[in-house]
Amino acid sequence: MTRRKISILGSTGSIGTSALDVVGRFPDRFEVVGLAAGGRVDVLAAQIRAFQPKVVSVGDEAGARALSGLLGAGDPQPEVLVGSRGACAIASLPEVDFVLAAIAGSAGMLPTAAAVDAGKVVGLANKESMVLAGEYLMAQAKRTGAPILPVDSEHSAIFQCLVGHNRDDVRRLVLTASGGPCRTWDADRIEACTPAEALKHPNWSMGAKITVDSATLMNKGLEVIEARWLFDLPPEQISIVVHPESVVHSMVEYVDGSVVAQLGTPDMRGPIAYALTWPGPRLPLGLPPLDLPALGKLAFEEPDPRRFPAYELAYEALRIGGTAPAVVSGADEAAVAAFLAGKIPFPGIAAAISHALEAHSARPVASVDDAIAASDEGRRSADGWLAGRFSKG
Ligand SMILES: NC(=O)C1=CN([C@@H]2O[C@H](COP(=O)(O)OP(=O)(O)OC[C@H]3O[C@@H](n4cnc5c(N)ncnc54)[C@H](OP(=O)(O)O)[C@@H]3O)[C@@H](O)[C@H]2O)C=CC1
Ligand SMILES: CC(=O)[C@@H](O)[C@H](O)COP(=O)(O)O
Ligand SMILES: [Mn+2]
Repeated sequence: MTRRKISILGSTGSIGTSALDVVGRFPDRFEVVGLAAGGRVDVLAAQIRAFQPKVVSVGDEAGARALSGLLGAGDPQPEVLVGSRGACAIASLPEVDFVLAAIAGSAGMLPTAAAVDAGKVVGLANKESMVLAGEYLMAQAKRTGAPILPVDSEHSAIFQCLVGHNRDDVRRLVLTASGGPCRTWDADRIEACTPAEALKHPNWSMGAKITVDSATLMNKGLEVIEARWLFDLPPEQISIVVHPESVVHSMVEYVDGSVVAQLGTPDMRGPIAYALTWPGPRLPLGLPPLDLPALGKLAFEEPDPRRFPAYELAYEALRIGGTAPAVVSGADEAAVAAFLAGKIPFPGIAAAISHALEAHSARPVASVDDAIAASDEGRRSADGWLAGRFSKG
């Protein structure tokens, strides 16, 4: 069997390390050709020793120097590239056929687009690139003929629930949301939510930005936008249900009332492996089986926009269209960073996104540069508003 040649963008993060765990279990199936990381060069050095990629990329020149200091004479010596250009090069290496896009945030936009432009099969974890430029990326993928395969757990679930069904029979997609760590809290308690509390996701172990997004429910808003483009359905046909156990990963409701769901223990190695091996066969991952009797009950609730207003801003951005979702995403990134730095309270995140969206006049997204410019505008708008509202002294 020929091995699938892969590049992993964001190899040192939560998704990247889970992907390498999958790949490491099936060395006869996968060859790691390229790895792109940011600043965690010690983790990258260990990955280089374990997987021997031909090319790697790090965030900056200082990281490249640090990496070279970590790799001894007996270690593999890959070519080392730097910065966004380096990550884009890793995304488009000629011999690579599958690229896992798992850089966090808008930093993933250019490398993800580079993979699509180069006609690679893209496993998409970096939801922000779909939020910034979903319509553009899907059209570009159609042109280059390589699919964008969802890795985000809800979208992977929907992708799996659509297999064998007629697209015209879909009535709506139902995205499940854990509700995050503040799900049961009243408004006063939410107001006082600290970064440490927001970072305690009830079911998933993930990077900081997405974990805070889960706590505000902005993650679900971003996922609605992601689903809108991945599955080409309008926002009216995409809904959210809170499901605290994160066992039902999402559902598709068909016109006859039948609902097809995908279930599993919350472990990203499942969706990652599904994309890596698509169109199959599936890999025997050896993960703990889902034990429904042990769980006993599964719960479902309506989301509450009064306590968690962020996700409705994503719907509003979709209705506005053009650059509005990119502005929302940029504002969210800035506000989450400010919250994690202790500069603003938890509700300031949704308030800043709301301000940025209101202040923005949407334009069409005709290129990746348009999308990045809008995301940067959202970031500046949120930062400016937050500084005026919350800076001390
Ligand atoms: N974690 C999860 O379970 C899920 C994640 N996702 C999505 O996947 C993406 C990754 O999330 P997650 O793995 O949790 O995030 P992490 O914060 O754990 O990892 C982020 C990765 O991106 C790299 N990175 C960050 N900035 C840059 C940059 N400027 N240039 C190059 N590399 C960079 C980091 O490098 P370094 O660490 O070396 O600095 C790291 O490898 C996000 O878009 C998230 O929304 C979607 C569904 C589930
Ligand atoms: C694992 C994954 O896909 C995350 O996006 C997860 O869904 C976040 O949890 P929430 O449901 O709390 O947003
Ligand atoms: Mn998700």
